[in-house]
Amino acid sequence: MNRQIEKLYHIGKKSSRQVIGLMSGTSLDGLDIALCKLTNTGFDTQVQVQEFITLPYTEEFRAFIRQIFAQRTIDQQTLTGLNALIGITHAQLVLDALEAWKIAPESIDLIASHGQTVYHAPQSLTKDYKLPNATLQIGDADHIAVKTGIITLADFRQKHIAAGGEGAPLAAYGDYLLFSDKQENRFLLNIGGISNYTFIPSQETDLKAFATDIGPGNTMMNQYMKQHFNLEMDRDAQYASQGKVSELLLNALLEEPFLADKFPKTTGPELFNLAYLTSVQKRFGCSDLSPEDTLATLCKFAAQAICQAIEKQAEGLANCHVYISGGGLHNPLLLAFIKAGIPHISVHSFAKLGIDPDAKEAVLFALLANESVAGNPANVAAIADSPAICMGKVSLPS
Ligand SMILES: Nc1ncnc2c1ncn2[C@@H]1O[C@H](COP(=O)(O)OP(=O)(O)OP(=O)(O)O)[C@@H](O)[C@H]1O
Ligand SMILES: CC(=O)N[C@H]1[C@@H]2OC[C@@H](O2)[C@@H](O)[C@@H]1O[C@H](C)C(=O)O
Repeated sequence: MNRQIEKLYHIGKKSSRQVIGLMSGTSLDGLDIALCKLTNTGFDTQVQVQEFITLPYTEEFRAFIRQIFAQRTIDQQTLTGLNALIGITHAQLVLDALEAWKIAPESIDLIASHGQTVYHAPQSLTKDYKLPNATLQIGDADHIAVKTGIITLADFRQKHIAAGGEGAPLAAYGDYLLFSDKQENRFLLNIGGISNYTFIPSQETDLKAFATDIGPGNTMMNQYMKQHFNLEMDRDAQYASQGKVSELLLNALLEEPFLADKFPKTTGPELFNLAYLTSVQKRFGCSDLSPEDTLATLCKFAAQAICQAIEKQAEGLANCHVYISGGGLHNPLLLAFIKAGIPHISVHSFAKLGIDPDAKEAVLFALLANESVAGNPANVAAIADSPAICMGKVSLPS
């Protein structure tokens, strides 16, 4: 037997595995690296996040990705080259993190690499029914496996699509296995570039768990900051806090039909971007707002879309709790808008559930890899509108 296959077989039979989860999201801020000890599988899974770090991208690397990110027309040579470059860069960042933690690569069982989403194209978003649901994450995992010497699982979203899904959100799988609760109706809200939640009903209802994207998280605010101030984000809402929300622009932005579509659904910066803002501003005659007022409105827009999506599902349910992860948790104005928008629902940091809110998505991909090598797809059969499958392709180091 190929020694790497034999190794994988033994990893699958272990009672606990050391798995590095990698997430590079739509914000393009850097690579989230979570080293997790995963014991058991399915509902018996226990996760211990042993180390976590976000290693920032260089400005040059970010600019490179932006050349193709969420763009319909791109240079194929850049796309092809970046597939390799992102793989090589992610591998180096993993090695850097391991060195900083003083951990030998040999002690790691698996890497679970999300890759970099460059285009998300479910039919519901493209409305082009000649092409099937599709999504593209790049950063070739063969580079990661060869450079680190660690067996790497990657490209998780393709199987979801092949089995009838839209390729996102995938958070439901890990959320459901790790955070189901007897009494609480839980909304596990992640505010990254795009906001999404997993709804996990209490065991007292006969509702089903599901995950859905909601709308813009930070993406429009970030893009606006880049365009107007050449900054990556409105850190601590310093600009937005000085502005005043324009109700005219806010209500116009909220008219986007995607926001009223039924759950579950998926979206991306392909829809929620500055072109959308500009077109709405032109149509409703509100192009003359100050940057601060525009940012305050974009912040309220993200919050309002989140609150509406939670309200819609929480209707008629008692004991609802929202647990927030993702970078948006660090935006005080966004958090204040969310809390004010759903005053009757308890809002907490994800830290209350024992996981660093910034590490959560990387941890969830580590869990997906754990399920793929050792779990049972039947464990997740109860999640609504999501295929019961294990995900990820395997790259062997040799
Ligand atoms: N102190 C802060 N103040 C305001 N915003 C912040 C702060 N810290 C982080 N953010 C926001 O959070 C973003 C990063 O969030 P995160 O890392 O969760 O996104 P992501 O994983 O790239 O996205 P996604 O989950 O959509 O793929 C930043 O780009 C910024 O917009
Ligand atoms: C296509 C893609 O990369 N989608 C990401 C993105 O970031 C948030 C939202 O948009 C969600 O759909 C997804 O990530 C999370 C981890 C998910 O699949 O659950």
